[in-house]
Amino acid sequence: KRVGVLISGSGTNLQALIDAVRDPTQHVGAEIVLVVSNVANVEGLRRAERAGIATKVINHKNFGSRVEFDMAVNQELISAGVEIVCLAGFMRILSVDFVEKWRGRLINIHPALLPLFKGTHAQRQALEAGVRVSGCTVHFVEPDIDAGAIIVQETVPIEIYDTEETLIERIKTAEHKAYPAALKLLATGKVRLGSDKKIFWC
Ligand SMILES: Nc1nc2ccc(CNc3ccc(C(=O)NCCCC(=O)O)cc3)cc2c(=O)[nH]1
Ligand SMILES: N[C@@H]1O[C@H](COP(=O)(O)O)[C@@H](O)[C@H]1O
Repeated sequence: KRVGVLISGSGTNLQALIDAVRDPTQHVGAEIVLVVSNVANVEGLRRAERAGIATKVINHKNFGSRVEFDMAVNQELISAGVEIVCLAGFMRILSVDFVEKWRGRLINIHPALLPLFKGTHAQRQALEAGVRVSGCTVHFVEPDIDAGAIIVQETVPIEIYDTEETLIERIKTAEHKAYPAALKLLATGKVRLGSDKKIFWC
């Protein structure tokens, strides 16, 4: 399967996906053919270039509306023959139009055990809530933020000395295992999004 990855920053999840799809022993069944960032000069773009993957910067500030930006992103994905889209630290909320076009082929990784701690700064939310276990979630993307059907979750213990930074780092280690695992399940047809928006294990 041809995969497109949308980023906005450092791209450590992108790197994990690049490394996994290129490891023949992991049989992910996917190749990353395009990386799109809405922000120029981010580390994620350099990671893609180093890996010989095509990159595009589409600045959302150049568009009159959210939908117009999304349709420009959509056009690039279509032109590259992308079949599955992975959001990896992509920080723009996608319009219903885009989500509907890619429904069932659009996934995201969230740094908490959804449905807990939706939205931004999920790691900080977990620390403030005083939970002793958090983690990460790979889910199908729905118009409602962080509410899509869950594909893979991984738990991460919260240590009493944790700061937001140490927790972010520990959760990222889990993300880098969970995301490739979820992409493999989708790319190899082991999991689908049912018409009832629920997960469907084949
Ligand atoms: N429709 C849909 N689109 C998404 C886009 C990105 C992410 C990644 N997680 C995200 C979750 C929250 C945000 C957010 O609230 N950002 C500040 C507002 C930025 C803006 O104005 O766009 C961004 C990404 C998830 C979703 C999702 O679940 N559904
Ligand atoms: N989607 C969230 O945004 C961050 C992206 O990090 P990176 O992949 O750009 O390093 C990660 O924490 C991920 O959970």
